[in-house]
Parts: sequence; structure tokens; C-alpha cells
Amino acid sequence: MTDIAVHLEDLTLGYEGHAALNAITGSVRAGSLTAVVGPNGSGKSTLLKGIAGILQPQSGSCRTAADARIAYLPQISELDRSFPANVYDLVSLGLWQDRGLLRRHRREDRLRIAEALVAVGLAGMEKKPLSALSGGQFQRALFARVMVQDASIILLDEPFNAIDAATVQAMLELIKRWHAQARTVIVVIHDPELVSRHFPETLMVNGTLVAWGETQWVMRARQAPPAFCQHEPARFAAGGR
Ligand SMILES: Nc1ncnc2c1ncn2[C@@H]1O[C@H](COP(=O)(O)OP(=O)(O)OP(=O)(O)O)[C@@H](O)[C@H]1O
Repeated sequence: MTDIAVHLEDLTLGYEGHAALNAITGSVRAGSLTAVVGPNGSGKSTLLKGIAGILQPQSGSCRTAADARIAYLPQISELDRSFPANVYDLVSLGLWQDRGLLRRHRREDRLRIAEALVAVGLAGMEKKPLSALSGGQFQRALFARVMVQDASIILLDEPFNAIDAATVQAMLELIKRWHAQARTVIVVIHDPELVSRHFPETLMVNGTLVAWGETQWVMRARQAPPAFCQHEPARFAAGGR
């Protein structure tokens, strides 16, 4: 698994006995930046939950390296912002794997949180309650939490939904920074233009795998008749994705 971050083997995921995503096989290269695309209800969020380990396979398997650290950011709409916490509290949750939830933070922890807040443009807003943040500010705080987690695999579910253009740009920069740091980043995203411009690899689903490969290839394959090859042929032949 050294050059593979996530391997899916005939993976089927779903809810209460119903499959939402069927029989997916393939690998995500370590250090790659992948967009997950598909229509509403096609199983994109389900796939991320499966990789995050929140949803157990109905059949098949999803494997990550034993020492992988996974950061998972659900859709913002799934999160409760009325929770009585401030920005600092939220970002510091990123430390729980290292420090537990109730430990006092050390100086280096406070520094890590402060650096993350600067990186997302929220320096000075530590004490602001979550309920007082705009959608964009809340998303920035969530990205800061991901930074603090220092994960090798980062899963983001529709991070650009309902946020302002400046925040989209700032979050894209962070994603590119994580990619440059050789982290594996997988992002559910709807906007095809953002996918084409910023994501080298794309995984397209619609209840099952539709196409998986270099983004330009997947975008062309999308136009092809339904019986096209699911994996980009050159890469597949060269030993998998
Ligand atoms: N908790 C759940 N319980 C039962 N069914 C669910 C649950 N979550 C999702 N589903 C169903 O699983 C299928 C895939 O949903 P999923 O949220 O993965 O799609 P998606 O591609 O992320 O959609 P969207 O783009 O609208 O967010 C849908 O039919 C959905 O109704």
C-alpha cells in the first residue's frame, strides 16, 4: 500500500440493506488530488463516508494504510452550528487524536491552532461563537480544524457549497497546499469548471463507478456511450490508479 492511499475492492455501501453505491474497485494514489463527481443522490457522500470508516461496507472492502490519519469534513449542512462553542474550540477539536478531548493544550498546540487560523484568514476571531459566523467563516474554521489534524488523507464533502467566491479561492489554495505537501485529498464537488481547472484526477459515480482517471479523460468519457471503459486505459494498464 505504499504508493496507494485508499484501495476499494468490489466495495458496496448503503443504508439499512439498500445499496447506494455498488461494486467499486480501484485505488487512490498516495499524494493525489481527486474530485468525486456525479448527479444528486449518486453516492458521492456515501463513498466518502465509506472511506472515512463511518459507514461499513455491505460487501467488499475499503483499505487504507494502518498508519493513515484521516480527516473528514462532512457537508456543512450536516453540522450543528447552534452548539455553544467558539472558533478556537472548534479548531482545537482537530487535536483530539493527539491529545484526547479534555487535556490541557500545550504551547505547541496553541501555536498550531494559531497558525491554522492565520492560514484560513480567521486570526483574531478565536472567541467568536460559531452561531455568529457567516457560512464562509464557518467553512474557514472547519478547514483550520482539518489543518490542525495533520492528516495524510483528507476527505472534503462539497466544501464550496453556499460560500462566497473569496472563500472558495482561499479554500482552493489550502487544498493545493495540502496536495503539494503530498497529502491525499479527495473532494466531492459539483462545479465542473472547478474540477477541470484544479483537480488532476476525477472519480465519477452514479450508483456505481462511471469513470475514474485523469480529469480530462473522465470529462471526455462522460460524453461517450455508456459502454466505455471505466478506468482510464493507459493508467489502468500501467498498474492501477
Ligand atoms: N442516512 C441515509 N439513510 C438512507 N438512505 C440514505 C442516507 N444517506 C443517503 N442515502 C441515500 O443514498 C443515496 C446516495 O446518497 P448520497 O448522499 O451518497 O448522494 P450524493 O451523490 O452525495 O448526493 P448529493 O449530491 O445530493 O449530496 C441516495 O439515494 C440517498 O437518498
